[in-house]
Amino acid sequence: MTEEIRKGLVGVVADSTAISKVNPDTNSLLYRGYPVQDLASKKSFEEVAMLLWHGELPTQEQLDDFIKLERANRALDPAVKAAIDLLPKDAHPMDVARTAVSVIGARHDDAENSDPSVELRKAKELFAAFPAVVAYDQRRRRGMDVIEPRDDLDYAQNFLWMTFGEEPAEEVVDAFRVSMVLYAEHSFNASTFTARVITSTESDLHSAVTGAIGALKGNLHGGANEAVMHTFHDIGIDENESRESAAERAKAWMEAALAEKKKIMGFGHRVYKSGDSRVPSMKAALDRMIDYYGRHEILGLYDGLENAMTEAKNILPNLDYPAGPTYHLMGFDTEMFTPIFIASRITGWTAHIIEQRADNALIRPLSAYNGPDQREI
Ligand SMILES: CC(=O)SCCNC(=O)CCNC(=O)[C@H](O)C(C)(C)COP(=O)(O)OP(=O)(O)OC[C@H]1O[C@@H](n2cnc3c(N)ncnc32)[C@H](O)[C@@H]1OP(=O)(O)O
Ligand SMILES: O=C([O-])CC(=O)C(=O)O
Repeated sequence: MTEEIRKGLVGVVADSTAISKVNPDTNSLLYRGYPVQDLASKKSFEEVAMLLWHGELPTQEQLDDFIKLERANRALDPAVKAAIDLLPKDAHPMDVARTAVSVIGARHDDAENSDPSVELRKAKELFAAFPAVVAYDQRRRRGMDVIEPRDDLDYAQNFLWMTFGEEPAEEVVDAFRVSMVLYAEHSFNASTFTARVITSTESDLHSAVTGAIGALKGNLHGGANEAVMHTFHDIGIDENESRESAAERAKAWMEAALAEKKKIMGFGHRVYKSGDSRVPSMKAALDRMIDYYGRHEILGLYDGLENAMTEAKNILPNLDYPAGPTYHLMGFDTEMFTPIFIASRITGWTAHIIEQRADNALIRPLSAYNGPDQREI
């Protein structure tokens, strides 16, 4: 029998899902039927999280209940803080995040209970608890202490408050909220598939999320938002430079990188070949941040790279491309960008964990053996 190998599972339909639909023909993305750009312009991240978990947008009463639960679970558990403090200050924030979720799971009263209502509660509690991990990690890297959450602030406001210790401007909160909505869910991407594989063995929710974090860390997936910023730094950021001059330098950088056959982070996508559905909304948010901070040289770098890539290869930006410089302008350390992605994707991952468990089959593909024939010792 000849076995067909689909390297990288390209084009393989592994299962069905009711959570999101990625349509590369129309460059569109639906969460439970709603276009993502409409959700990004009209809904809070809390509402989108509820939509992903429950399949419908919440009623006001359901939203109020969730907001109450979320605000009650925001503080950094001292045991989680102690575990983080055991790690070197310069440990990669994705390793810190992965460790923190593992500790949160091991300390959960209902860690081994996978009843759907318990899973949902665990998902919501983790959603609520995770921003404090990111905020504290950025602060400890800078030699600063924890800032306690404030329950008069919504999720996005409080995330920024706990990180920077200042009440964020409305424009910044809105751009951050948009990024959270856009990053929340994307069908069977590598990290979500990892979460589903782990769940398929009847393992627990926190193990599945911990594994998903490992998959997200790589440059070909979530790690690209950090890598995009390394590119910008490699080209050089000069606040006093004109947009035109920055664009010229970026173009030259791209031409040289492509001549060396480098992979350029933030461009290309396994599913979208003619544009990522989320880029227009995220680019608009980046443009607002560029205007807000008066940093038009960033736009020069952005356009210079994008134009040179389109001209040379017609490979288009993915969501990580506009998200990276947006987080930079907000003041996040470059290494914190992918943990921010986790905070958002916890929603999609946990929705998939619950969906996988509801109709489970162990995920176990075959391999074609190409080692030596049987031989004697
Ligand atoms: C939120 C997210 O996770 S979005 C993805 C984030 N990842 C990145 O931005 C990393 C950079 N991009 C890439 O590495 C790829 O585009 C991927 C991994 C995202 C998708 O890869 P695949 O679907 O496997 O496409 P594949 O790697 O086969 O690329 C097809 C061709 O385009 C080229 N290509 C694709 N992306 C890029 C890129 N970013 N830079 C340069 N060339 C590229 C490949 O080299 C390949 O060329 P070839 O046919 O001459 O060998
Ligand atoms: O779908 C993918 O392969 C990667 C991606 O864009 C995401 O996870 O948001």
